[in-house]
Amino acid sequence: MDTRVKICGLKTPVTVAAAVEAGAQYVGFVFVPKSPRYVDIPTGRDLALDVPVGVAKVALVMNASDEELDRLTGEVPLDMLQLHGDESLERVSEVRARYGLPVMKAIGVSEPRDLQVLDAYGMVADQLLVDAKAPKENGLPGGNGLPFDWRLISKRGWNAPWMLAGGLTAENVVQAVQMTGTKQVDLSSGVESAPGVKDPAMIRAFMKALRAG
Ligand SMILES: O=C(O)c1ccccc1N[C@@H]1O[C@H](COP(=O)(O)O)[C@@H](O)[C@H]1O
Repeated sequence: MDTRVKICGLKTPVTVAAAVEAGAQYVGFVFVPKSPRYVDIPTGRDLALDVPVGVAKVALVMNASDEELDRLTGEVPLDMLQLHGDESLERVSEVRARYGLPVMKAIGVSEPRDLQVLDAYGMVADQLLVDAKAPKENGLPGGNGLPFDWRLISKRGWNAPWMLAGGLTAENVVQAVQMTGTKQVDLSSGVESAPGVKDPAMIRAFMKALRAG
């Protein structure tokens, strides 16, 4: 399968290199302090500087202010901003215009009416990230290793390119791609040995499973 892959929540040079060498097209850095995958701006900058041309460097943020984004985009060389909070349609447009970077908006899906939300954001974002909706008691809207019912989005498309996320692993990714028709996948927990700890062998196994599918 020639599906494009984003490995998110990378924190070390070794795991960034593992993702790049295994063939990921996007690498993601999480600038959300309460995440087990959090990297601060100096660390994110060092990691991003080592990413070869041709691999997109994505910064994941949640409800970030202009002040926070000014500092992030001023210090870290980035190719895309991933908005994973409660950002409104207007905020997505504002961020695109202010920073001149493509914006990917994450939307959680658990029921058919969530697809209308994706329809709306597909009109303003450069990409959509179609993720599982986190359980209410959970502190973070993503990175929970939870898949959603892929039948909900079977044969759906939006005005913007999109990635499938939520609980993807080497074991389920081929079925996920076949059921949803996605051309891009994004994952974090599925290549970790513990929360926030990426495993290079799991990254390679994921890519191998996808390519063999
Ligand atoms: O990874 C995180 O810690 C995170 C924190 C806050 C918002 C989103 C986060 N991760 C994103 O969620 C998807 C799905 O994760 P998983 O594969 O189910 O663990 C991940 O790809 C990130 O883009």
